[in-house]
Amino acid sequence: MSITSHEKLLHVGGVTVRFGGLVALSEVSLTIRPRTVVGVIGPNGAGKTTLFNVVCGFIRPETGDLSWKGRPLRKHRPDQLAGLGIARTLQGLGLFGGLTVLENVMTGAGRLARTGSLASLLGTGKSARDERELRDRSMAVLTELDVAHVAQLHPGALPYGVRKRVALARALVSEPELLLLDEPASGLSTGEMDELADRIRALTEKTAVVLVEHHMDLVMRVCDEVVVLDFGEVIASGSPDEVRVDPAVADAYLGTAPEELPSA
Ligand SMILES: Nc1ncnc2c1ncn2[C@@H]1O[C@H](COP(=O)(O)OP(=O)(O)OP(=O)(O)O)[C@@H](O)[C@H]1O
Repeated sequence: MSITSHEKLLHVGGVTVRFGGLVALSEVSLTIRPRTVVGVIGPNGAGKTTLFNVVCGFIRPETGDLSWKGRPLRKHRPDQLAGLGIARTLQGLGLFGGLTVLENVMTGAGRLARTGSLASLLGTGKSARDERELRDRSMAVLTELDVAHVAQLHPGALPYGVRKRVALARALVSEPELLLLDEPASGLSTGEMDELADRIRALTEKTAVVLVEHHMDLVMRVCDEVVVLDFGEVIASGSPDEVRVDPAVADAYLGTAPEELPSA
C-alpha cells in the first residue's frame, strides 16, 4: 500500500551532509509514519547522530529536504521542536543541575508554552493557573514513569537510570507526536532496558518514535521498521526480520553472521 502524504509525519528526502571532505550522510531518505517506531542503526561513525541532528535542526544538510506533516521543514531550530510537536532526548541527558526534577520536566513544555504555561514558569506572563496545570501535567508524567518520588530532588543526586527517566519525562510533557531518542538504552541495566522496551511500545498509542540505538536486541524488539546506515548511506531498511537477514547488514557489522543478530 502506498503511503499518502497525510500518513507521513516526518519525511527526510535525499539528505547529504559533509564535514569538510567527509561525507557523513549521503542521499539519506526515510519516512516516519504516525504511531510507529523506526530504529536507526549502523556501526560507529555510520551517520546516526548526524541524521538525528539534522532532524533536530542542529545541522543543516547540504542537499535534500525535510517535511513535517506534509509541510517543508526548513531552517528550523532545536528550540522550535516542541512547538512543532517534536521532542527529543539526548545521549548527554542535558538536565539542569540547578533545577529540581519537577522544574526540569516543566521546562520541556515548550509546545504548551504557546498557551502561556512556560511563560508563566519563567515569570514572563504570570498566570498561576497555567503554572499549576503545567505542574500537574509534569507530575502526571513523572508518576507515569514511576519517578514522582524524586520530583523535589536535584537530578545530580540521582542514579543514572532514574535521570534517564526524568529526561524522558521532560520530552513527553510536551505531548509530542514524534519522539526522537538518542541511545536511550545506554548505561541501563537489563531490567531497565526491558522496562524501556515496554515503555516505547506503549508510547505508540499516541506518538511516533525514532530510536537511534546500539543495542540491537532493543531495536529488533520494539521497532516496526529499521533503517541501517553505513558510511553515511542507507544500506538496508525494512522490518526487523527483513533487516536481520540482509547480507549487507551483516557485512556492515563486520564478522557478524545474520543468524547471530539478536532475534526479536
Ligand atoms: N562535527 C563534526 N565534524 C567533523 N566530522 C564529524 C562531525 N560529526 C561527525 N563527524 C563524522 O561524521 C561521521 C558520522 O558521525 P556520526 O557521529 O553521525 O556517526 P554515528 O553513527 O552516530 O556514530 P556512533 O555510533 O559512534 O555515535 C563520522 O565519520 C564522524 O567522525
